[in-house]
Amino acid sequence: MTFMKTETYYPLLSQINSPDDLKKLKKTQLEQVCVELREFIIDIVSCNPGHFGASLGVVELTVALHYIFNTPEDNLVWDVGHQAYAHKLLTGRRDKFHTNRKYKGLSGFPKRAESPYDCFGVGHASTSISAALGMAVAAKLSNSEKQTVAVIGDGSLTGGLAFEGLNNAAMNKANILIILNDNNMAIDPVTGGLNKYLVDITSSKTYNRMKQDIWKALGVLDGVKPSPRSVIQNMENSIKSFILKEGNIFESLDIRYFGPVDGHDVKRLINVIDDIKDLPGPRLLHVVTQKGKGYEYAEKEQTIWHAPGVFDKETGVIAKNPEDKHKPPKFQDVFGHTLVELAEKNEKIVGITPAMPSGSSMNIMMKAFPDRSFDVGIAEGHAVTFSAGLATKGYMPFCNIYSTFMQRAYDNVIHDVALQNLDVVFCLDRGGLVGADGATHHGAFDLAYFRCIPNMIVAAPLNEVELRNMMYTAQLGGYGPFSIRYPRGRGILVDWKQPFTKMEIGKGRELVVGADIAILSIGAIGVEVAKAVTDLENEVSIGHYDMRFVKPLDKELLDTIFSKYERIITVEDGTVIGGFGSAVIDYAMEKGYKGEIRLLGIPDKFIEQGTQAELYHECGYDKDGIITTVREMQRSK
Ligand SMILES: Cc1ncc(C[n+]2csc(CCOP(=O)(O)OP(=O)(O)O)c2C)c(N)n1
Ligand SMILES: CC(=O)[C@@H](O)[C@H](O)COP(=O)(O)O
Ligand SMILES: [Mg+2]
Repeated sequence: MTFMKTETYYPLLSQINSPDDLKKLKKTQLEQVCVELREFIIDIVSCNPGHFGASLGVVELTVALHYIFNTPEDNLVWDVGHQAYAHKLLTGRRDKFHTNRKYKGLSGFPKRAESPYDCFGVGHASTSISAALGMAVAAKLSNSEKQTVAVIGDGSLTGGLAFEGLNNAAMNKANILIILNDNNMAIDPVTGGLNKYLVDITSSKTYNRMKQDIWKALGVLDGVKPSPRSVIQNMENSIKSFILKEGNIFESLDIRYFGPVDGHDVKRLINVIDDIKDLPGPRLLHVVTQKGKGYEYAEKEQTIWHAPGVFDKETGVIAKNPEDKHKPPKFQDVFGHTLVELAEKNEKIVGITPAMPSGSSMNIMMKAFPDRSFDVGIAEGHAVTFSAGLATKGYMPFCNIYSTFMQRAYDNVIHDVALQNLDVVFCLDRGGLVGADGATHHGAFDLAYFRCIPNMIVAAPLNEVELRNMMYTAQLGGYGPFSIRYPRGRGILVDWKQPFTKMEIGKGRELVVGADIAILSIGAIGVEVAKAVTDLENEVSIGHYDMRFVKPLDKELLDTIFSKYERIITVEDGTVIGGFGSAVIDYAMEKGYKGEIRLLGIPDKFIEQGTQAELYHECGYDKDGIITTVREMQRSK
């Protein structure tokens, strides 16, 4: 596809290089802008994959917000940011959008360094209300008239941080408009009481009719000039008592609630937002949208179309690599199938996921054992403490959380699990560099952040069979907290379903016997080491060790390595500061090792997006980087 054709295909959109251009259009032209935005997103995301359904769902809302507010002077804060493609397209990034999520290209999420319109960087859920509240309070403190809007999805509203923000917003009385984008979906269907509440409030005809009547009387909606403040005050009391009677959760928190309104009616959205934008204090507008709106396939299968990969936009067929079925499985699927296999024998096993059933493949367990698996919402901290509670009663929780999202639950791991030495198995998916999601999502820190926690076992499998054996060993119980981290993507073994073997905790293994240099790897990145060792076999004699555990470290094996090799390289798909290599150095110092040790891993900076291969290369621990380091060490010996 060539993007020079833009002007032919998108007559209105091609004139919009900033929200100022959008504001020059008549309201009657905005529906066409929405049509073109959708078409543009479909065109590009079909060939350059990214998040899809969420952005299609907020096209009208995005147009309305940029039409009414004076961005970037006014603050528009997105939650997660996977729905912000229309925002990017309206704010001067249309011509670069084909680089979305690519190496050195646009970020897939709002990012302050990328545009002044991205007033807050995102990627993780539930931050928007807190961040926007900070901005609104800053405006109040500096007597500024700037407006602040937070757009949060119904899924992200299940996160504890969002509730903390709501609670504080009510107290601060700052001028903040929270837009609740309710599409009744997260990546998978939203779970929990709040979801049920939002469905009820959206579908209650009586409630909504009465609410509209009261709004009309107030002149708050539909572009009618608002009533004098005294009238509003009186009416507001009536609204409050009415709504409180209905038990509106937001009004109960002292946040004015408006809605629900149809999020695909751009004119109505503009009228409503325009009417409530100048009301003082915290307000929440409940907007009902459909994830995937305007693309039939995405409307029907919302989980698949959250981030579908490359697809044929005419037929809705998602590209599958023809070789897929002969390829090794994804680590996440090995986790999912293995958990079921183990749960069939061990009735104490339960599965916990914070809103990532599909991403983590916990959905396999959820299907096989619906009563023993729990999607707890976007609530990583809760997932961990909930697991701790289960463990106190003799259950064996497998709490699966992406490495990056586990950062949210750090204190819960320490205070609720490790301190009490509870048997909780943490399966950390997406450990290491994840690729296109970029800096917000890389699982860079887990080896380091778990290694320093007392009682914690830190394991990382080289391949699928090791993952299975680690899971098997962990569920035998009695070890306290046991973490197993593995990367995004596939393993290396097609024939992975081997019988289980109990692993010895804290024991690594020698994969290749060498004489000159020892390379010690942790986890699946050992595959890159193996390739380098093969390429160098006629040049230098390398010993390759799959260490399996960062904690406890295999000191016996290290003693052997220290006595045999004067040069050691450690390789990890994680930050070098505080991680596996650091653990080896600490022990080497303790033992007075005099040889040279080089650490390969993620350096002390945030790594942006790209393919995993590009990023391993950038960080110098792909096959080529390892070979380069070996040769440098050879030269300098
Ligand atoms: C802390 C955290 N946990 C999990 C995720 C993964 N995640 C990304 S989008 C999403 C669903 C968000 O649902 P919602 O806010 O309703 O947005 P929608 O996709 O429906 O527009 C989840 C769970 C995340 N980004 N951050
Ligand atoms: C926005 C978000 O946080 C998720 O959609 C994430 O991008 C999923 O990543 P995976 O594709 O690795 O499951
Ligand atoms: Mg949603």
